[in-house]
Amino acid sequence: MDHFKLTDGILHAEDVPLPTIAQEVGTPVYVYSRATLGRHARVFREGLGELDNPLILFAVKANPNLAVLRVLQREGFGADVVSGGELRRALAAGMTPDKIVFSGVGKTRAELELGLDTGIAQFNIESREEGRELAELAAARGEKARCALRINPDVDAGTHEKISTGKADNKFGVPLHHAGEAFAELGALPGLALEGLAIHIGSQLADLAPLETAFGKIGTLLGQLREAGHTITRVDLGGGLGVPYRTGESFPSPADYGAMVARVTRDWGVQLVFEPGRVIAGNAGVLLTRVVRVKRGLNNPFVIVDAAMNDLARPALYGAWHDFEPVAQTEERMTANIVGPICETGDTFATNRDCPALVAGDLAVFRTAGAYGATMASSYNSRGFVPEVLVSGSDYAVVADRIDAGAIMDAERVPEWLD
Ligand SMILES: Cc1ncc(COP(=O)(O)O)c(C=O)c1O
Ligand SMILES: N[C@@H](CCCC[NH3+])C(=O)O
Repeated sequence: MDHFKLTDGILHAEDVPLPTIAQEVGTPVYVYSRATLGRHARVFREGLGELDNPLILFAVKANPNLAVLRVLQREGFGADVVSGGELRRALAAGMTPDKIVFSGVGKTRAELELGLDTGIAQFNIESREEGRELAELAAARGEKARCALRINPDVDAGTHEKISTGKADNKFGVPLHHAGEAFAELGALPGLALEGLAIHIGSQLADLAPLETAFGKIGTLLGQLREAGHTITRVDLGGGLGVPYRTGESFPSPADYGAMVARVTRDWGVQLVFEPGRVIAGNAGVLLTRVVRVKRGLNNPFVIVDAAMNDLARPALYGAWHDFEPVAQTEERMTANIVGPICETGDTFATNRDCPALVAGDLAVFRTAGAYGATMASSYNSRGFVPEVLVSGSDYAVVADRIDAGAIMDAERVPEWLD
């Protein structure tokens, strides 16, 4: 359920007509709905209603905009971060260290230090090597770093291969077969309080079965580790729940997910941690764009929009589908290739797409752009970064300014010795 709806034939974000935003802020622009974010946060929490005191952390990578993070902080969410930058953003948005978990295979020494300085709830350690380094840094301060060991369960999540993270050949976590040894070694280090397990097998999962298989493996490991004398108080089940990108697609709901988790983890006796990203933010945002021109092709016409692969990378990176819809309702239809202005054929949002007929100057949206949209933007072709807007009822605010190519150039230097 999202709050981007037609009213009198015009697409609105909550109560704000999108043409108003296009006119006042310009296009392309990301538009987020506060009501949708809040609703998704509540639906996710309610889905976990059978669990005792779950810790729910938003995966900041999905949408690190400070205003978005603040909305979720107000909903009681903490943060799953994967870099020093994300950690700083979570703190800036008011998330408290007791609700911050730091994941990622390549945390640098400086990032580990930042996590220790901040006193975060948990480091999700992804290798023995990382665990040793963290232990040394914490011990030098006379501290014990609270951490969980991320396990790679070798389960195929059945999603796009670039966003699968739980197969044996993926770089994430410690192989399940090494978990016992790793726990024995790291658990004995004075700098670590290793009391948790973590898992995350991939993103945009359409099916709960792989998650259930992976959680089952974690449950077995939990029993084995306890038998070996380890104390485990927390299990972080990661994120991964998929969302519909196409009208009519159906995905497991947070309630289905919560029921499965409650069933599988019934006897675990731990606090469960969750790191949802896409399911919270995906359908809470659109990328609003204007048609620059419609170019006749030998086959399909090309609808050239002012957004490009640098603004929304998912179609170019993963061949991902985003529904494309005009802002003003129209009955006439066309079959078109929808492309951006960038000098690559990969800058194609859709081919052979049956869509409403559009002409130069029309406004349209790419839907489901609230997660892994603005956050994955680049300045390729010196296009700068598009602004972001948060709508709340009939109000809206620009929550990230446009950063144009000139502002990016200000950060560059041509050394004198080149002349
Ligand atoms: C460790 C970790 N946690 C959480 C997430 C969030 O995943 P999603 O947006 O699919 O919920 C990701 C991304 O896949 C991740 O790598
Ligand atoms: N960037 C990916 C998701 C990556 C998930 C991160 N672990 C996407 O747009 O679908």
